[in-house]
Amino acid sequence: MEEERAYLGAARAALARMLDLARHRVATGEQVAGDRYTAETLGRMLRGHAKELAEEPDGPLYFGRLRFGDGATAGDHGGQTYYIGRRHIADEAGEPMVIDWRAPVSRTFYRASARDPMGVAVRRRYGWREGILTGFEDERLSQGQEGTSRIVAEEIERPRVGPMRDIVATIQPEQDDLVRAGLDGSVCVQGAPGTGKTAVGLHRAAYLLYTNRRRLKREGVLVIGPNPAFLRYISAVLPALGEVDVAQRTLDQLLARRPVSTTDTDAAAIVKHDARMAAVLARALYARLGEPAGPLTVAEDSARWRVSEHALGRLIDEVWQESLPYGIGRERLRSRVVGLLRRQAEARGYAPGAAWVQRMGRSRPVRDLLDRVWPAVRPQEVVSALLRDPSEAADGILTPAEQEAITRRTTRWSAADLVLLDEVAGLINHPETYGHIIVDEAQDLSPMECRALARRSVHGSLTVLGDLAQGTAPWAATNWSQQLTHLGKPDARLVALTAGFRVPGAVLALANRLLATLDVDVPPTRAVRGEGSVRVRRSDDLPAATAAAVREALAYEGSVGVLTREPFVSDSDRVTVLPPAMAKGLEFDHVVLVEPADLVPRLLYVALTRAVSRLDIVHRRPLPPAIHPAP
Ligand SMILES: Nc1ncnc2c1ncn2[C@@H]1O[C@H](COP(=O)(O)OP(=O)(O)OP(=O)(O)O)[C@@H](O)[C@H]1O
Repeated sequence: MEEERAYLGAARAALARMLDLARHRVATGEQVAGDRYTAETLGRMLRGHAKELAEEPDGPLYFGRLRFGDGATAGDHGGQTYYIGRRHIADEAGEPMVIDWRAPVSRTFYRASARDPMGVAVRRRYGWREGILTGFEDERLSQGQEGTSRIVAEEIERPRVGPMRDIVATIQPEQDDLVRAGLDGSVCVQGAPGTGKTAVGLHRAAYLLYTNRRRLKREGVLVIGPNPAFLRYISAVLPALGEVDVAQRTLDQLLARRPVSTTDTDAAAIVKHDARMAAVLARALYARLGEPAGPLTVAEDSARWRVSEHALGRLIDEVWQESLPYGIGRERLRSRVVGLLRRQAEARGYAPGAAWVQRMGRSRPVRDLLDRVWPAVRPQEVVSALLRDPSEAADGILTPAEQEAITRRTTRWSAADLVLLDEVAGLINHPETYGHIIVDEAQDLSPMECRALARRSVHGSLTVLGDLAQGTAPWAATNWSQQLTHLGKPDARLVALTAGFRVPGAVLALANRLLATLDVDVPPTRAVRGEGSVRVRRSDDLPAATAAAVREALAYEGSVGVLTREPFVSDSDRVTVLPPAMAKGLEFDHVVLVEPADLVPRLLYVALTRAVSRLDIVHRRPLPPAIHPAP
């Protein structure tokens, strides 16, 4: 232990020195660089580096150590010792003191086992409490020794307070496989509640940024979560891993090109989110194309250039066949028309240059022609016109009742309208794309929402995270292959996670019984945590029973989530009150679930599986049969 304390002291000193150096570079770097652009870029880069280093918590600098043996399987690592931590730390000579958990050799830390030691003689795990090293555990893998780790178990059982934490110290082999999947392929993780989908997605973002830093700095990484509360909950994980440059948004935020000031009826929202709307919108947009009203004539000085109506018709057809975005098609048509004019000019002995081409393109007759046959258009014009009278674009695609459902009498936009606007914007021009998008709770995305993400990842890859059993939107996916097709990645690798790190055995037994009634094809979860407890209380006075349950819950350590549709107030900052539908993706040590009979089975499944240690069910009406506690 003495030796370990000395190493820790040296690593702390090395990190402090790295931080000083980075700060010094921030202070002086701008003066040493040549031109202003280089200076600015360098300054930004150095500030980023200093910030990353400074965000390193005072706490654990490393969580594990690998000591390789001398055998052939150790390869280049024979006889070496490596400390594995959240970030790379080097000594004054540049020799690594702590290796980043994402480096290739760190993979061995997560994957080696007694059955396949991968050259490792001893794997050591460190225990920390409040930044202080408390001890370590060794597994002599090469001697076939591999135990259930007390340190890992304690980490998993630790009470939950505040936002989500990283799991770098305890990533499991099947999770590691997903975290380290290459950037070029897309993956889809079907994971039961608490199996670590969100954790895997966030660690994967950090891993991809590490292995493809330059490319992803340029192309961007985006995390999509179901609601702002969820984004707040996960917001600290990537910065804790040293990654501060990842956009984290809800889909509504991503698509917010107009303020939302009205809501749809359920019937309207269902139609607007249906995949058929893509065809309706494309038809509505392209219905704007017109026929030429005659030949095109452009006069300049004494010359007159002319393109016949027939030739114009042929050009329009040709451009149309190229299937370009609408806005690009318009410009392509302009340049083709001018190209014809130019060839005529050349044939008559003129030598038209770039200025001539530009003048012709902007000339009145060419503009008039384009406005007639391929008019410029904004998404809101197309969607407004469609919603005023859907018949022309929707006949044969939507039923009369569906058309009636989306016909609107106001000029305000709903959340679903934003998805439609985005679809049209995507038909008109290429949207900004990302190198990698991680999308959580993906089972709840509608086909039209999936398309919005597909457009933004045409050149990139996706990590799709979700659980078909937790789908509660009216359009929730019932199978992944269809959802992945809507997301533009039908070939994504589908992997199921089934080891549950959140929900304790007693709660899981209840949840798995409910799962059997949900009519979805997903494997049940097995609990990695302890038993936990489930308590059911019936009362005619729900508010009083809820208050009593919360009072008792506060006697324990950790967070309390009250999942209820009724108003409830608590003055403790450990208590969060929210409707069950908003609890997706969140977790609380103690959950007080009020009146489960109010919830549809899938939402009930979501609500039950938020509990980390204890679940209190408070009810007045009879319990849904599937969750009667076992006799
Ligand atoms: N390998 C691990 N070691 C320790 N804790 C873990 C591990 N994997 C997951 N966890 C913890 O389990 C809890 C659930 O993880 P997470 O929220 O990622 O699950 P999820 O599959 O997204 O759940 P849900 O479907 O309910 O949203 C989190 O507290 C997470 O930190």
